[in-house]
Amino acid sequence: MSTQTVAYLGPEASFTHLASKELFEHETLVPIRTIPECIEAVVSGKVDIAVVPIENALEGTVPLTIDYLFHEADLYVIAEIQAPIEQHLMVHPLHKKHWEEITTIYSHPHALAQCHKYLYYRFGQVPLDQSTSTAAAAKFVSENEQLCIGAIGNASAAKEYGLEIVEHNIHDFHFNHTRFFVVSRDNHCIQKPMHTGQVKTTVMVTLPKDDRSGALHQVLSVFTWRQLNLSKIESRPLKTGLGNYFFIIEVLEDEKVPMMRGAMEELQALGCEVKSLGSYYTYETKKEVATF
Ligand SMILES: O=C(O)C(=O)C[C@]1(C(=O)O)C=C[C@@H](O)C=C1
Repeated sequence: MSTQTVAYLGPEASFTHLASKELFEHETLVPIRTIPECIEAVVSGKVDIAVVPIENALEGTVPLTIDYLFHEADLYVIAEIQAPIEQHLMVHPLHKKHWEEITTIYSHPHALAQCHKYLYYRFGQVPLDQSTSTAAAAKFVSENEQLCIGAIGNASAAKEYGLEIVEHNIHDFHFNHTRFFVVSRDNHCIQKPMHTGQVKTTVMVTLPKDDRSGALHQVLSVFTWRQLNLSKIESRPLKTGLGNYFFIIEVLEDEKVPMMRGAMEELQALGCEVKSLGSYYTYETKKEVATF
């Protein structure tokens, strides 16, 4: 039986890689440099599936992922992975003794933001430089041993790239989790025994063009009277001018049940544009096994 190819935001030992490994133990995992390239790889058929970060408990939605799924790609979400996130500061072993003199700190923008307070109070004068992922930052530090620089990432990245963790758990709030979407060209949700039992549907809704008052209230009441529980609603720019948005709505129900089908039809009857990303199960990964 041929295994599926799964693209993930790489390189090896990114948080996305750790999440992908848990759900796709026997598949072929392919590291890709950026989120849009991961999504494009699925669209073009280069790979079967991609795993991309969608939301962090401290920083919120990953705009690049949600915007790309709305504006650029016609893909379905076939699973969601939730993973605990622990951020550590790491340096090349050559600089372990004088790590407090680091001249630049590299990481993914979300990771830098998750450690904002730590960085502000501890390294207020040190420039921060954005990388495509935390693992890319760790790799960069390992390839530039002549520079006294640091990276923020997970313990697996420190191990993978031969770095030393000099400060553990530097994220500002204890409850740090990230959700990852597994996206595919086909709308069939992954059903593995270890899912949490929670099914969700993500829909993207654009309000009617006539700018009527109470339009959002009407949209919400479509779900309310059917007792369909929402776990998230968020607006993102339509990119057609100020004040124009689409809404991402997550419903704790399968799109195939009659109440959900009715809700979708009613939204369209109200004049909304509706794009469903499909229904999927949630999978939870264990805490990363610390290697320090
Ligand atoms: O940089 C990584 O390691 C990623 O997998 C990306 C990402 C993100 O985009 O939020 C994933 C989890 C963490 O929240 C920090 C970064």
